[in-house]
Amino acid sequence: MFGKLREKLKKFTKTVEEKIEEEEKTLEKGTPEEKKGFIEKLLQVEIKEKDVEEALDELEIELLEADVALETVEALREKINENLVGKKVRIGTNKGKLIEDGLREAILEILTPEKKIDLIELIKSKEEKPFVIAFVGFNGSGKTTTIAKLAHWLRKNGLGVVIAASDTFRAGAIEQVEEHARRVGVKVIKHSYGADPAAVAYDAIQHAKARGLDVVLIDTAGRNELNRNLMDEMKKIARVTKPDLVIFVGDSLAGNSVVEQAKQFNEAVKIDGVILTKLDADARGGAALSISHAIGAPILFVGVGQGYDDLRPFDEKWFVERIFGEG
Ligand SMILES: Nc1nc2c(ncn2[C@@H]2O[C@H](COP(=O)(O)OP(=O)(O)OP(=O)(O)O)[C@@H](O)[C@H]2O)c(=O)[nH]1
Repeated sequence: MFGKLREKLKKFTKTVEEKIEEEEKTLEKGTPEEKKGFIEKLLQVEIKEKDVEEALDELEIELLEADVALETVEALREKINENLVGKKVRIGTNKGKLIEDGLREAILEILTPEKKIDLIELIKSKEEKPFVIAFVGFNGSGKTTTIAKLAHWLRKNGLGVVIAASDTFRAGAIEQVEEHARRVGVKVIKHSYGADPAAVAYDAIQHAKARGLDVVLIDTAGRNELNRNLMDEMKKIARVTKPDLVIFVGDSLAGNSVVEQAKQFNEAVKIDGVILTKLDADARGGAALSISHAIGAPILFVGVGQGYDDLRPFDEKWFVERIFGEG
């Protein structure tokens, strides 16, 4: 996971470390007066803008190559700069660690959303059941699998769930969601192909009300911004069902384009949270690093495999550990 990103950040650490070592050497070569001042300064050097600038330029290009979105790269650059420039480094201390800490902190800041969502608490705090979640995204992003994983997770947390088979567009979609739901022991409300997806969702909500179920998960057809009709249909589903949350499901392997997709969906229907799938196969990590910053909605979960238990509530610290850890 994130091997490429790890490599690039390590390279940055090394370059800045070398620059600081160069500064140390200049001090050691200084005149007796300079050396005296140097000892008085407790044998320390200050990290200067010029020490990090070149390495930041390089990192900027490499992050873009790792599919981190441009605005995220710029924000990261600013934060890394703030975290490192002006820092005093005592000679003999572990410079690599100090630089890495500055990087970690910058990434953590970028990843930490303004508003966090505790899904279970949010569901339980809704006075009138059910809590409605609509899932939107491109074709093949892993939406249906993710809905089944989330249904499984919600049930493990003691909540009653029903799924609305609102992808009445793609051949085989209804059978696919039924099969997943059967395996995780959740009922599906369906109509036939070509039926109004908003009507299916509406029926699922009525079903949940009648049975006292806590959550309705609405599976919608995969679409993109060029499918005008499907985008309008998605807005209709949102209008009719008034979901408590709209979750964008994106394939992390799609890199920067998944960030662009999320922006377009966010314009059409406001996205409240993100689930990124296939993180287990993602060497670049760019989408995960950028998406929350780009649309201002938190990553709620990440998919880390094909099994129903392979869904992790997202935690920024866990992500940073994955980047800086050894694999
Ligand atoms: N490795 C891995 N594979 C995943 C993950 N999530 C989903 N997949 C796989 O991605 C493929 C597509 O998933 P689907 O759930 O069918 O995609 P979808 O978005 O419902 O497709 P549409 O109905 O066309 O929108 C399947 O083979 C899933 O097993 C994940 O977290 N890790």
